Amino acid sequence: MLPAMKTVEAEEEYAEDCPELVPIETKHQEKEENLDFIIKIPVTIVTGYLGAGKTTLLNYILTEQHNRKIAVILNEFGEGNAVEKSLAVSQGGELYEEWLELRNGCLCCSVKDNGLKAIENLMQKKGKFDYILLETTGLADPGAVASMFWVDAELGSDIYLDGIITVVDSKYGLKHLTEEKPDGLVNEATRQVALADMILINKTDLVSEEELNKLRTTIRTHLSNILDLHAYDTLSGISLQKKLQHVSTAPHLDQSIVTVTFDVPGSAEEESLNVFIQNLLWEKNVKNKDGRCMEVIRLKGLVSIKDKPQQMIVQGIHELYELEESRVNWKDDAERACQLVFIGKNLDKDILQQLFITAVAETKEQTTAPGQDGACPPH
Ligand SMILES: Nc1nc2c(ncn2[C@@H]2O[C@H](COP(=O)(O)OP(=O)(O)OP(=O)(O)O)[C@@H](O)[C@H]2O)c(=O)[nH]1
Ligand SMILES: [Zn+2]
Repeated sequence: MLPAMKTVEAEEEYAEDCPELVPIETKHQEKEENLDFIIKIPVTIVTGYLGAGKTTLLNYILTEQHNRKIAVILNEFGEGNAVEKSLAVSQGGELYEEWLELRNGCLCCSVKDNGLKAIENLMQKKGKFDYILLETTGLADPGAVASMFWVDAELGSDIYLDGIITVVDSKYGLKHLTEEKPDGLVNEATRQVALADMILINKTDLVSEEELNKLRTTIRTHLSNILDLHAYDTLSGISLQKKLQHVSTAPHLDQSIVTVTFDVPGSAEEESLNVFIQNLLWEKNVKNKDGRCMEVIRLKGLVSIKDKPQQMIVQGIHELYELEESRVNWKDDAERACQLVFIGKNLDKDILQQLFITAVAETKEQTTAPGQDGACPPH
């Protein structure tokens, strides 16, 4: 899936530099040293809407057999998000993780100034990698992220963009691709698909063949103009430049989508936690201070459930959610806590946190907490 190509340029230079009459072992060593300086390191951008399955793909790549030293760079959304970090850790393999610290919470807005620096720092700290996988946030405009590599090519950086993989969720992909944005802006999901070198349609187990075909057709027809550019796809820089001309990059994210995180000490009753989540994702009856219904697009959490030794992981995407055991046990009761991340519209941290504490941490009975009255229309 990820081509192991060195650049042609690097191969040629190497051929010239390579000494001829030396013992095999030394030659091998020198080869490695030389390559260290010459070979450019490929970067694959893994993008896709919130919850599409980017991290799952990265974990899959990392746990498959490979003889490569792969670095994974994840970009952080919102301030100091410990939950996102702990949820993204891979289970095995030679994994080096680096988080891009983002001043304004958005990779596409701040990557130009510090993205490459973060990667270069990472390489200085950990030595060279054979491959870099960069997962964008679900709301990133991959065009802006990609163009940083193309600009940098002129500056002689030792990394280059190998390609953009866009992961599309079979269940919600169509909804994301057809979502209308104000001022006729192109939505994030469409941008991500438009700039893809490879599109991975994921979660096919959740839909029928018919739904899947509909999604495929939408992707094809919707974007045929842009995808046709692949006809000239010989050097990634050129085709990318062309693609970027067609899909101008968005300077800013949709401001109506916000991230809320909180950390509540203690353990939750499993049933109460389910009720809390279901009110939010299924009943959709939780309102913010302005009386608007909260709309959760993505939910992630690391929670403690009473009487369960393992740390539990919550994963939610629109109205689908699951609660699963992680492989990590709580060390002692003192550290038990529930950390949650919500990404969506009309979210209010105080109300969500209070609701969580009321519903989960303190009482078993269902009470009507603030912000939770009357039904909200479906969204
Ligand atoms: N049914 C099903 N679920 C999947 C599949 N792939 C991933 N998931 C689930 O989808 C959820 C989200 O997956 P992630 O890999 O975290 O998605 P992501 O794109 O990295 O999410 P963000 O970084 O939050 O945007 C998890 O609960 C996964 O287990 C699949 O093929 N089928
Ligand atoms: Zn992810």
